[in-house]
Order: sequence, then structure tokens, then C-alpha cells
Amino acid sequence: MILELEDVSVTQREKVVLTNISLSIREGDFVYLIGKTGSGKSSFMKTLYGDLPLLEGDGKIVGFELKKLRERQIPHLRRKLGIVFQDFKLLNDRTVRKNLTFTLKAVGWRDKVEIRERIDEVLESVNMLRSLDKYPHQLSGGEQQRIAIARALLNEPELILADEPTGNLDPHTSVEIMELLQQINNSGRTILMSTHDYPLISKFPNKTLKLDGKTIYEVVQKYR
Ligand SMILES: Nc1ncnc2c1ncn2[C@@H]1O[C@H](COP(=O)(O)OP(=O)(O)OP(=O)(O)O)[C@@H](O)[C@H]1O
Repeated sequence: MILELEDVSVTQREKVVLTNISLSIREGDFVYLIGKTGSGKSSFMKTLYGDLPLLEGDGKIVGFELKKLRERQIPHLRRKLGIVFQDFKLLNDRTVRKNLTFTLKAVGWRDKVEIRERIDEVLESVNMLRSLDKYPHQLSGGEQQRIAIARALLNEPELILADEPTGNLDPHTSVEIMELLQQINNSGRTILMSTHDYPLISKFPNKTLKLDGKTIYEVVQKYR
């Protein structure tokens, strides 16, 4: 199991945002997390990558026990996750190449040739090799998200957490990004993606979990 939660509560400061969350995600799954604004999607994701502490229930993610997670283990946990955000979070003062180099160096890569080869490989996989020496502001939103996805792939993550990855994109670009994520999943990678883009979900049907009334349940999709 890549992710397993049992009776977990998600808390922001003293406020309980979600309770009684139990779910499991297997290797190779593509799972959507849906719910209205404020339903707790981001807080849920933050609990999974160690940005919010897990105070109640049991949670295991890519081999880490969330309840026992120590501050110093968080970087190790994040190395096994690929995290993609709505607002891309690229470093705007440096080129695509330097953005990706920064991530690899942070996890100990030193060999220049290996770094170059790995960057070429991930950029190729998102079809952005041509933008190696561009700055983020020279790219469209969809292109920036492709770079952010390439960055998430650098460490060969066991799980990709994508928090509203199409939230800042127009419908056409959203479909393109979704095609890319679906293709990454088809090659065997596990993805948990939060979204409130219902048309997108019906175009790309996958297992769907809904946050509502502080808890979670699986939604059975209607296929048309
Ligand atoms: N830093 C914070 N401190 C205290 N409460 C917070 C904090 N961030 C979020 N909350 C509260 O937690 C609840 C869930 O917010 P969250 O951002 O997780 O929802 P969301 O479903 O991701 O919404 P959105 O789609 O707007 O991002 C909200 O009631 C919000 O007010």
C-alpha cells in the first residue's frame, strides 16, 4: 500500500477540518479528491506531506508513519513524493534548467553529466525540452505546470500529490495537463489529485473520493 489512513483527523491549529478519514491507495492507482472550496482538500494534502501534524488516527505513506514523523524526517518523506501545486511554485529568478538542478542538488546530486541527463529525461517526458534555458515568466501557465510536473518526477516519486494542478489553467490547457498526468499514471506512477473541475473528471474517469461534511466517501461515477 502506498497510502493507508485509518480514522485520521485533519486539524488546522485547534480546528478539526476533517474526521474519521479512512482510505487506502495502491501502487498504480489514480485517485481524485474532490470537494467544495474550504472542504479541506489542501489541509488533507498538507497532512500527507508533513506540513500539518497528524494528531489523531493512523496514517502510513510511502513507508512513513505520519503520527511518528519527526521534523528531520520530513525532507526524506518529501523525496519519495512528487508534489504539484495550483500555482506551480517555480523559482522565478532562474531558468528551467536551474530550477531542476536546484532540486537535484538539494537531494545530494553532484555529478554534472548525471544532472544534465536526468533533467533532459524528465523534460522530454513532459515535452518541454525546448524550454531548458527559459525563465518561468517566459512560459505560459500550462508550460509552467509541465515544468513543475517534471520537477516532481525528478526523484522517481512513489506517489504524486497534485493539489488542484489545473486550478489556474483554462479548460483547454487543463485537458492537456490532465492527459499528461494520465500518461504518467499509465506508465505506472501513483497519483492523488485534488480538483473541483467536475467536467475534467468526467472526461478522465478515475476513482473519486469526495470531502463533504468533514469526512470522505467514494463517489460512483456515472459513465455516459
Ligand atoms: N492556516 C490556517 N489556519 C487556520 N485555519 C485554516 C488555515 N488554512 C485553512 N484553514 C481552514 O481549514 C478549512 C479547510 O481549508 P482548505 O484550504 O484545506 O480547504 P480546500 O478544500 O483546500 O479549499 P480551497 O479549494 O479554497 O483551497 C477551512 O475552513 C479554512 O478556513
